[in-house]
Amino acid sequence: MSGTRAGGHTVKDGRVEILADSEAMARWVADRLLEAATAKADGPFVVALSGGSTPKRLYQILATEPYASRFPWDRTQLFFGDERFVPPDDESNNYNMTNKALLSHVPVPPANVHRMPTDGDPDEAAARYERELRMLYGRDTLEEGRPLFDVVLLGLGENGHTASLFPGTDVLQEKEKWVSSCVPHDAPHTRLTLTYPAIHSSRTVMFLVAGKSKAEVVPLVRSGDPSQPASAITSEGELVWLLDKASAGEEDGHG
Ligand SMILES: O=C(O)[C@H](O)[C@@H](O)[C@H](O)[C@H](O)COP(=O)(O)O
Repeated sequence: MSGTRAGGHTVKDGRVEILADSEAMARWVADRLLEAATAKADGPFVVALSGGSTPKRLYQILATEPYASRFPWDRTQLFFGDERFVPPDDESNNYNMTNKALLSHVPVPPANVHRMPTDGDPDEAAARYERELRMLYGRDTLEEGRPLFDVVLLGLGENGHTASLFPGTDVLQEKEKWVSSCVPHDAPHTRLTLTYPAIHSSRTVMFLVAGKSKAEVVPLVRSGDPSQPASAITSEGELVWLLDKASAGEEDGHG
């Protein structure tokens, strides 16, 4: 697992923002993404998107005004943090969800959307996706101080997984590959996922966590509990926890 490095952040020392509910959280993130994309006028704005219910609302918001017309889609490169190894038109495919919620409504050039491949052999597909990331990065080795992603969006599962880094799987030990396959013991579908080192190579990691059902796992992960895969997430830049009041344990809420 990637360790803590100078200037970087872990789940323990990440900043925490508590929003009233998942709607407020999605709007907060939409505003931060627009600010960050606009500020980076000198190059591509590279984002790793997450699956899950909270990001879906974020994507729907980004498809509305003012975001849809103000966002610099032409220089935004959209990757995915993980994917279920099912066809792109499958209901559980993250690209499919993202396409319906966002991509089909905004003028993002198709060449800027990097769907994780889900055909052929999962290990070979992971290697193909890693090559696509290397092309954009322009190097074969990740360098500290030269982040691969501007923003990595992550969710958090009740079993402590994030992206498709699932408990008890080999991908948790991966230190070289940027993308790997993963067969969860406790969830359906083979997955492709970004690895810890790839996620670490980021200006900002944002965890989006909403709902009362997450209130128990959040403090475990934030304390660095090694049994929770999300505990080992680091960013060479900033790490931000977006919690709603329910997931922060501050009140009853949906979930
Ligand atoms: O594709 C996915 O589902 C994500 O990779 C997964 O890591 C997700 O972010 C968490 O399971 C939380 O999901 P929710 O936000 O829906 O609870």
